[in-house]
Amino acid sequence: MAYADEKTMLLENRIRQKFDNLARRGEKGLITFVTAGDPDLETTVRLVLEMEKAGADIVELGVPYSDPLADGPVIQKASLRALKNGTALKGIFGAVREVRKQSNIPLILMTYYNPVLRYGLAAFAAEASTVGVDGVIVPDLPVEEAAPLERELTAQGLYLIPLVAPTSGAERIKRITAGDRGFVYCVSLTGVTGIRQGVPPGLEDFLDCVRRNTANPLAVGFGVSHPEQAREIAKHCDAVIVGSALVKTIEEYQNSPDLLVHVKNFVHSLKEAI
Ligand SMILES: O=P(O)(O)OC[C@@H](O)[C@@H](O)c1c[nH]c2ccccc12
Repeated sequence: MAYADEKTMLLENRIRQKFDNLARRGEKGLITFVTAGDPDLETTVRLVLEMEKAGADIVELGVPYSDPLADGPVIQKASLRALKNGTALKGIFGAVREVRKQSNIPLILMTYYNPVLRYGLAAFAAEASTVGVDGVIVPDLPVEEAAPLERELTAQGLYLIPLVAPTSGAERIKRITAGDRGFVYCVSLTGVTGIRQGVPPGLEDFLDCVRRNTANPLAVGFGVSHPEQAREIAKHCDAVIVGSALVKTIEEYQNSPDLLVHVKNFVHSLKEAI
């Protein structure tokens, strides 16, 4: 049993407050993902602030990694670009600190487990908390092995966001989403991240199943790429997560003075739609 059954709610956590506010307003949340350090960390800071202005409710920062097994080609390439300019956890913490000087937007780090282990679990949790991170997603850390990291994160007031997939099954979903988790990351399909069209078959049933097994808000990611499609999916959950489609825009305009404008327009169109 990795996750604690009984856990005090992280009432001061920005993610929790954000979902409470969205629910009160009857609004759907938009979570945007960018790879930290793509094309560079200064731009990452500006992108986060611009996305917030355009309507993003929560931002997920990807820690670039050489072997990103849950990621499709778009985010793999972004990771390579970020690694090439030396992006690592230390610098990313610095970027978060910069964002926090100007913004209270909830921030999540998406990182594979290896960089966290190398940093040290306690040091990672303490530094993340100090600079103003609110939650962490670790796609290659199974619940069964998550207790040591989760203990450190919880002690610092951070969530370890659980991932559930259509293949998870009701019993497992119930177990890994028990207690206050901030939200549950519902992976829309079996596969890797990437730009996709339409709504995956069976998504509604899957989300109904998750809903029956947890009281936490549900956010859906993997393949959410277009405003219309985001609207359809948002009908069945509390928030949508958009990564690759945004990262692709950044790739296209990385050398253009209009990068921020293009990102702003895209994020705005997504938030308007949901
Ligand atoms: O890129 P997509 O298909 O829009 O999916 C979301 C996503 O990018 C982000 O949440 C993410 C990027 N890499 C991940 C690895 C695992 C889980 C989630 C992620």
